[in-house]
This record gives sequence, C-alpha cells and structure tokens, in this order.
Amino acid sequence: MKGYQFTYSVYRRPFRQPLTTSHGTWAIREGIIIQLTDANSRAELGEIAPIPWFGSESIDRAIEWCQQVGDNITKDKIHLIPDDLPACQFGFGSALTALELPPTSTLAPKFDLSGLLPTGAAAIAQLPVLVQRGYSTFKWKIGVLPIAQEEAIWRQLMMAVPIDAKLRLDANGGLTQTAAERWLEICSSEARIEFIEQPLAPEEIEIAIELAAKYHTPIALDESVATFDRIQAAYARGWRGIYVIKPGIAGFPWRLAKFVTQHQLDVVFSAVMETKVGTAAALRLASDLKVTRSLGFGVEDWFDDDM
Ligand SMILES: O=C(O)CCC(=O)C1=CC=C[C@@H](O)[C@@H]1C(=O)O
Ligand SMILES: [Mg+2]
Repeated sequence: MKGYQFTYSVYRRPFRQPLTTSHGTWAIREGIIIQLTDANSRAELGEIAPIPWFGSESIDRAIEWCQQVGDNITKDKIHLIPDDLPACQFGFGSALTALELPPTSTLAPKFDLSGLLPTGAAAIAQLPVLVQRGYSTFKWKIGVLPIAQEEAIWRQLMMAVPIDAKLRLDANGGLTQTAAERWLEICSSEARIEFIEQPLAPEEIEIAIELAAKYHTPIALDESVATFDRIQAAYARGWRGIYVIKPGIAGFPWRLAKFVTQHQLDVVFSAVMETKVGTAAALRLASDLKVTRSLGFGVEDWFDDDM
C-alpha cells in the first residue's frame, strides 16, 4: 500500500492587528504545517488552518488527529479523513495532490488578489496604502459598529475607492434583515460595490435568495457555504449566487473541484488567513478551476512574519 512518511509542526502567528468582525476579535492564527515524503524521498507540504466559527474542526482537534497518525500514513487513510475534519482533509489532500503532480509544475498564473482593509474608520487611511501596493479589489468588514456610523465611514471610504476599483462589504452574518436591506439599497446605485458578503446568519439561505432577487447589489455567501457539506446544502436549497469558498476549510480539493465544475458555481476563493503553504495550494486549485474573479488572498499585510 502506497505509504508516506509523515511529520508536522504547529504554528502560532499573532495578527499585526487583531481581525475584528461581527464574530468578534481574532488575535492569533494557529495552524499546522504537515509534510508527506514518498518512497523516492520527494516531500510536499500541506497546511491545516481551521476556523471553527466557520464550521471547521478546532486546532486542538486537528492536532489530536495528527498525533494519532504516527510516522507514516497511506493514501487510503488520507482519503478516509472524516468530514468533521475539513481543514485536515484539505491539508493532507493538497500535499497528496502535490506529490502526484509532475515535480516541475509550479504555480504559473498571476492572480488578481483582493486587499483586506481594517475594520471601522481605520480602513480610510489604509485604502491608499493598498492602492499603492497594486490592489484594485478591497474588502471591508461591516456589521461591527452601529449601521449609521458604518454608513458614514463607508461614504468617506467610497470617496477614496478608485473609479475602476471594486469594494466588497463583508458582514460575517452580523446584520439584521432590516440593516441588510439598508446596505443593499444604498449600494444598489454604486457600481464599485462588487458584492455584500454574508449579510445574514449562515442558515438564512432562503432569505438570501429572496434579497438577491429583490436588490441589484450582488450577494455572496461565505459562512453559509464554508465547508463542503454547507456548499452542497446551500446548492440543494437553491442558492445560485456567488459562493465565497475558503478552500482551506472546504475539505478534499478534488471533491470540491468536482462539485464546483459539475454545478458551474460562481466562485470567489477566500483565505483562511493561512501561510504561503496553504495559499499556494489554494491558488493551485483556483488555477485548475479557472477561478478568475479577484481572490481574497491579499492578507500578507496582516502578519509581521512572512510564513
Ligand atoms: O476573503 C478575503 O478577502 C480575506 C479573508 C477574509 O476576509 C476572512 C478570512 C477568514 C475569516 C474571516 O474573518 C474573513 C471572511 O469572513 O471572509
Ligand atoms: Mg467572509
């Protein structure tokens, strides 16, 4: 049976500034870098970067799973990683996929990445910095401050967003339906708003479908489609809008690719605040899937190290 030597190391990366969303404040990103080495001594890395509040396993659960693997793992055992460990499925699955690719296949395509702005009024000063860095798509969190305050900041922010740039507003499910409809209304005449991401709670798929039909501003679902079973459920319940897919917690890459291709989903890939290891695996998958919209991986500014 094809087996691989297995090693792993746990990391803890403090954010340069805590990431504040309607879920709360996230100060330290913990993850696991794994390495699989085949019989020809070829080694490939993978990354396990859980986001439990998006429906993935916890870092402790992922470490426990890695601890029980031992020094070797077979392809069969990797394929049997259970669905309640989607970040482990992605980390092991992407390392396995890399081992099966010809060694020379490096990531060629240049991607248009989107820059993640700080929450609140700090976004106004940071926007020109990211424009200078070459970003033309930006993301700003809403649903954190009272809507009147955020709307006032948004109007100031829009004065600095270049005419040909795009801004995504990400509510992380933190808006009431009234507040969501207010944002959809004020954005409907603003062509630079690419979409409003996860305006309502993850389980509110039918209301999202209703609002998508009622307003011009596109809606994208993120938390509602954060793991593979949620993607399948949202599709079964009729969601045909934008899927913000975080490959890092969406399970086996090959299974995700098959579903996205089979159902021709409208996909934007998004980061799980992973290191270069996980980002490379996610962008390889984006390239295979010909995901062309700007990808939410402009997050290197959020850490001091360059892991
Ligand atoms: O998608 C992006 O543009 C960057 C990543 C990003 O916004 C997020 C990553 C991880 C958790 C969340 O707080 C947040 C999101 O909601 O999409
Ligand atoms: Mg989001």
